[in-house]
Amino acid sequence: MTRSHQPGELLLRLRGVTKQFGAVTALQDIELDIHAGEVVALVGDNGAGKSTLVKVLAGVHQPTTGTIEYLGQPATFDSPGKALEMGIATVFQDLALCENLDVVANLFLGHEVNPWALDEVQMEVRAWTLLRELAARIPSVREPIASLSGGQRQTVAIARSLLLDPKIIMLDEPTAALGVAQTAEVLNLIERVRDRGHGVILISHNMEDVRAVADRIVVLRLGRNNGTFNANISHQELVAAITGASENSVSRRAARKLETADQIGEALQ
Ligand SMILES: Nc1ncnc2c1ncn2[C@@H]1O[C@H](COP(=O)(O)OP(=O)(O)OP(=O)(O)O)[C@@H](O)[C@H]1O
Repeated sequence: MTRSHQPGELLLRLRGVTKQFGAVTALQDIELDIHAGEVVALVGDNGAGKSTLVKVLAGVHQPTTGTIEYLGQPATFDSPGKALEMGIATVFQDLALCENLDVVANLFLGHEVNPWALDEVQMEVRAWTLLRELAARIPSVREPIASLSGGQRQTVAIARSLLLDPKIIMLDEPTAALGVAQTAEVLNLIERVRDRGHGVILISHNMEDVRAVADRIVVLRLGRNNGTFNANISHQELVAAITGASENSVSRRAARKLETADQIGEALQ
């Protein structure tokens, strides 16, 4: 698969995007830019509007007002099929994999190489090639999903969305249910996806993961933009942007931890 966009090329631009559900304003005046070859993390507390924003981009919800520009043109994603067709893929948290089918079958589910004459060999070769390119640790493409680990399942779901060669891939909490080693594997995979030139939108509650892989961190709070940061932001500053306060119990606890770590460091010197 070839890289179709230069790193840094603007893929998506949102301006003044608002989404109302009756009296509830889930998103207000949102600005968001996504470039080729970057990971943008979308963070915020529960109810901040992350899922709503992802659903707007995935064609599930239509914005109430505001503009979306995609590849330099005004765009509307009026259905999930349309968003996918235009090159915006979403890996939702449930992954939507079929437990009893093997990796190849899951990769091609819904987009078989040739729906009239399924070419198993061709699909298997393509599956291996893609997984090898992603350096994915899948024991065999003939393994049923049920026997794979959480990290491997996430890998299969991400690989599946890459088969359509999207410009942008949105990952909803890809490490939520994973252990340390599996999380590291998925974060490596995210970096490889970025290095292939895709724009990656990462929704995560895990600040360590976010700071480890994101090129930019976009904070939403109560449905609005509350700052865009680079990965050098401290944990404390990020918590402050998310909670909307520089002084709160979370940031105080983080500060105490840092102080204790400093004291231990000094004592050891
Ligand atoms: N279909 C809907 N109808 C009415 N209100 C909705 C709907 N979807 C979301 N909301 C409201 O919009 C606001 C933003 O919700 P959203 O799910 O986007 O937040 P979130 O940041 O994804 O939170 P979480 O981390 O808990 O998933 C919330 O107040 C929520 O109740």
